[in-house]
Amino acid sequence: MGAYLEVESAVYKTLLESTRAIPWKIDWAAARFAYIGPQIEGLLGWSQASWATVQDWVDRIHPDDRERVVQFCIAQSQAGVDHEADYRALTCEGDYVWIRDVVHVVRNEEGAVDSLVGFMFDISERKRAEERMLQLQGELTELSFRDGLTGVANRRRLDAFLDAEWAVACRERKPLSLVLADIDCFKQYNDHYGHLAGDACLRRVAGLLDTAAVRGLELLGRFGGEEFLMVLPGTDAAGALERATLCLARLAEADIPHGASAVAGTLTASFGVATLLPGPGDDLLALLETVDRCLYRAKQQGRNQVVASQSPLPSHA
Ligand SMILES: Nc1nc2c(ncn2[C@@H]2O[C@H](COP(=O)(O)OP(=O)(O)OP(=O)(O)O)[C@@H](O)[C@H]2O)c(=O)[nH]1
Repeated sequence: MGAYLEVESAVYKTLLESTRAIPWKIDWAAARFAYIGPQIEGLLGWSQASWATVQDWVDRIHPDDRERVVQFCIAQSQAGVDHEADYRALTCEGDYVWIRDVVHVVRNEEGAVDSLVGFMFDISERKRAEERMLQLQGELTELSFRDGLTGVANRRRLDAFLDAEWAVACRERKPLSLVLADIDCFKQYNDHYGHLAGDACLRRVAGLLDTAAVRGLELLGRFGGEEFLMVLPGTDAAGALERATLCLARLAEADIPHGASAVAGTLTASFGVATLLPGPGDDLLALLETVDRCLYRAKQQGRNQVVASQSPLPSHA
């Protein structure tokens, strides 16, 4: 019988030590490793003999994972609950490998914790795939908020940003300003230079407005075809007017030829500006309508100018 058991345990040992999972056993009272599979050396580089105490395990957990993992494993073990934990384990070369430790709590006849037995799995490959997936998801989210042609925020992002900033303005009693820019005679630009040149022109104007006028937590987005909206949270009417006037000047400085414009020999744009310190009964739609009306007036009055609500009309001729 003794010989039989010996053979049997040799078989189990061979089996355990030939798996990719690394078996281990911890004596709970002594807080010492009773056993760890020799595969550990292949994975982390530390010799089998170097895994003596629970502290050796703790010391080889990434500092950012250590407290979470150790507290969790101790609490689960004390409660007698089987558990698993993912963490980064230190290799003898100073790198980290993602490990999943699957732990079974063994109790003695009195029901107290006697030992912990478990397997360590190398899950680096899975973690890399997860991280890549998260990164791709982030990139996808980012792309879903970007206008494909110009690279600035798209309408969806603008709408979400507007809603959020409107809520902040209402709550904190802060002004919210909008600047709506529309390229002048853009149909003629397309007709004259071709649609692809029109696309390139839109990209250039978007970049120009973005660098000229958008700061900090503000946002420039493509509102429609050749219309761009600048959302300026916390900016008052004077500040918004100044910003639109700056855009007008930068566009003039850019000196982009427009051989078919009815306004000038170079590309120009018209700007509507509106500001509101939201009070009870105000709504965002009314602010958008106001800025749209101002833009319409700028077009009506000859284009290449800024029209702000309830402010003098700075003419740019
Ligand atoms: N190339 C290009 N053109 C676009 C794009 N989106 C809209 N447009 C063009 O923008 C032009 C807008 O024309 P209109 O609305 O008549 O405006 P406009 O010619 O600029 O006239 P005003 O705004 O009154 O000065 C149309 O010819 C559209 O085809 C785009 O993504 N690329």
